[in-house]
Amino acid sequence: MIPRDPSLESGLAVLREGYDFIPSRSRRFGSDIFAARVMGREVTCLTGAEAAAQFYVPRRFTRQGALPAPTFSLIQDFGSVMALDGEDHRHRKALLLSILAPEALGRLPGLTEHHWRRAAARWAEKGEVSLFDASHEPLTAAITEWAGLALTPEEVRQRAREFRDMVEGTGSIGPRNWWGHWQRRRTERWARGTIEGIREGRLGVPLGSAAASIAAHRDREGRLLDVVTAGVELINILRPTVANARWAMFIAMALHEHPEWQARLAEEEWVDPFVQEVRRLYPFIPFMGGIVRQPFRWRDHDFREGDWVLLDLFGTGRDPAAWEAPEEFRPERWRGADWVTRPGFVPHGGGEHAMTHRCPGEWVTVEQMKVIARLLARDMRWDVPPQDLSLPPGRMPALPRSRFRIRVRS
Ligand code: HEM
Repeated sequence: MIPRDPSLESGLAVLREGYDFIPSRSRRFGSDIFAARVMGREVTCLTGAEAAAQFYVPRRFTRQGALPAPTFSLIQDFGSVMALDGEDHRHRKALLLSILAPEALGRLPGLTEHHWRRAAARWAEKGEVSLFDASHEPLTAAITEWAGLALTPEEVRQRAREFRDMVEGTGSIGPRNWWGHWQRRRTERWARGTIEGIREGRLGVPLGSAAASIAAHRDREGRLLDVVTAGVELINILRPTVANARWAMFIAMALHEHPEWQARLAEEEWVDPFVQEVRRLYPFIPFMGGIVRQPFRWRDHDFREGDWVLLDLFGTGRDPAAWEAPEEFRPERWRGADWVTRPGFVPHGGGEHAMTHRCPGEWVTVEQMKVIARLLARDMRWDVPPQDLSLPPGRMPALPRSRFRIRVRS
């Protein structure tokens, strides 16, 4: 028998404790698996590298019904790759991986640097900005240009706001979530219009660009994706890239909290280890849900078809069985290590990208983080005025109370 959270209903505890919900109970029960009741549903909670390996066995879980609908529709949405299973998933995922694979990124790092530098010059004029809020604009400019879309500066600002509000709405109930949905409707109209414009030849996009590939993609029966679905997949490339604003903020926070790394990042060999350690230790997606499709047994527990499971992504990065001194910020641990296959490293999901629901945008994130780490450590002069940098555990996705304000000097 696995341990059970004694509360009759833990939904509110999930919202209140957020990132700590699974890790704190797992420590208390001395177990990497326990049962709870959340929103009136039985759920099995898992944490740690061994649990993650089980969760990411290909085809074992579906994402359909695995997250509350108001969250799912802001993360990926119905009709998207995340809602697919089996061969349909593999086929759609191949499209995304062909667009987002490391060798396909091409100009994206250069565009990220270009738009970040231009934005940083504006931040210097303002004096003090929330790095979290301010980063959304250059990231939107970079990804839309890379995807083949020509947006005016006003459109970039508008899309940046919408993408930010959608991501901020994911982990909450109430006004933040409703606002995210309101914004989503505007973005969807725009994305549908974009796909139609490309298909009708009104909107010129470079051949082979992400927007062109999505507009032309055909399903396994050879049919063009319907306009709504193609629009959803376009948004699903743009919005999560803009969400890298959160990683940008955490890079700056890590430099602020571990200032010795500012100088060490002058050496290129440390840039990759540094960003991997930021991804391991700073909180982004707290957990991921799955519904069992293929029954299995683990830790003497039967996972039956239809069972709901939550895997602790955040806590798995701090699993003491998988990481030495897990709470310490030690980029050194990444020297010579392969982040793609490192057990227990699941900030973007786990397993083989093509075979599981692991994030196809992981290389986009890593490459953009490296660009931003170099700029923040080597080229920009900035400091951190006094502010409340604490991270309320129930705020998902995580955000310091002050939204991380910096003063840019040049
Ligand atoms: C901002 C940082 C990001 C984080 C923290 C993140 C995290 C994740 C996570 C945890 C998953 C789900 C894994 C699972 O279901 O088990 C996921 C899936 C996904 N991500 Fe990301 N991601 C990020 C950036 C990106 C980027 C830049 C893109 C695209 C350019 C992207 C596109 C997707 C897509 C399409 C899926 C669904 C894949 C599938 O169902 O097969 N993400 N991401």
